Amino acid sequence: MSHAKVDPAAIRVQHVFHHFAATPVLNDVCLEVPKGTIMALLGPSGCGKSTLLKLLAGLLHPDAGQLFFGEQKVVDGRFSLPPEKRDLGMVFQDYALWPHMTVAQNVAFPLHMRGVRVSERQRRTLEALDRVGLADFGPRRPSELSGGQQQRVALARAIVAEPQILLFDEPLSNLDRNLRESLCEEMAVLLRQLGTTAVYVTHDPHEAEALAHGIARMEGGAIKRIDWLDISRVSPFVA
Ligand SMILES: Nc1ncnc2c1ncn2[C@@H]1O[C@H](COP(=O)(O)OP(=O)(O)OP(=O)(O)O)[C@@H](O)[C@H]1O
Repeated sequence: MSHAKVDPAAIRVQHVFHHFAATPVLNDVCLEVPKGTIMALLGPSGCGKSTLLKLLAGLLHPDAGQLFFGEQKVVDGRFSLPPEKRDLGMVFQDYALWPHMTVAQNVAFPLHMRGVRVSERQRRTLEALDRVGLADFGPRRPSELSGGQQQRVALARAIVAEPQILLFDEPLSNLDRNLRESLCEEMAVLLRQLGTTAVYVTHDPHEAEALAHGIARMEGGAIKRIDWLDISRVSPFVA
């Protein structure tokens, strides 16, 4: 009889609580995201989606609960793995590009932080820009780009170092509807090609359905239900 080794989930959130002042915001949140899958956090404004994402990113520390990435302990009691050691890429609603840097410098920054040498940095930066359709835009400044192009740059910066986990906080909500739909489709294709585990915050059910393998439905600081979409959409990279 064979005993196949079952990999731990890429992200495991266990009994997480958080409050701001006297207001509880996360209330006993548990969530498992299998390796290579995209999990949407879907719910109304104020339900705690961004707070949960910030806890994953290490920008907030929970009052209680544990967090693991694979077998690595990330949060437990007072222990907190610093954000830069979590091997994450993030894409925010407002792009968060550095205006004084060129597009290429923005994208190369995570590689710079990891001490990747110049020639390798240039090669990988160009590859990431190419993946988002902006291979010729390296020398420009972010202010010379449209909103959709700026968000592609943010996406290139998030994937350039090939992190284990990608976090998205309503990345399309500043774009107009047509652009939102086309970029959503492109991101779905790209994320499947990369096979990276991702958590994607949105309040738009269409976006969640277009992109995600699983939808965690949040309400009042808790995950009420997880719906798995067509399993054939799960990336072939799942172990
Ligand atoms: N820094 C903060 N200080 C105090 N309260 C906060 C803080 N950040 C968030 N909150 C509150 O915590 C609750 C959850 O906020 P959160 O940003 O996680 O919600 P959300 O589901 O992401 O909402 P949205 O879709 O509007 O971004 C809200 O009631 C919000 O007002």
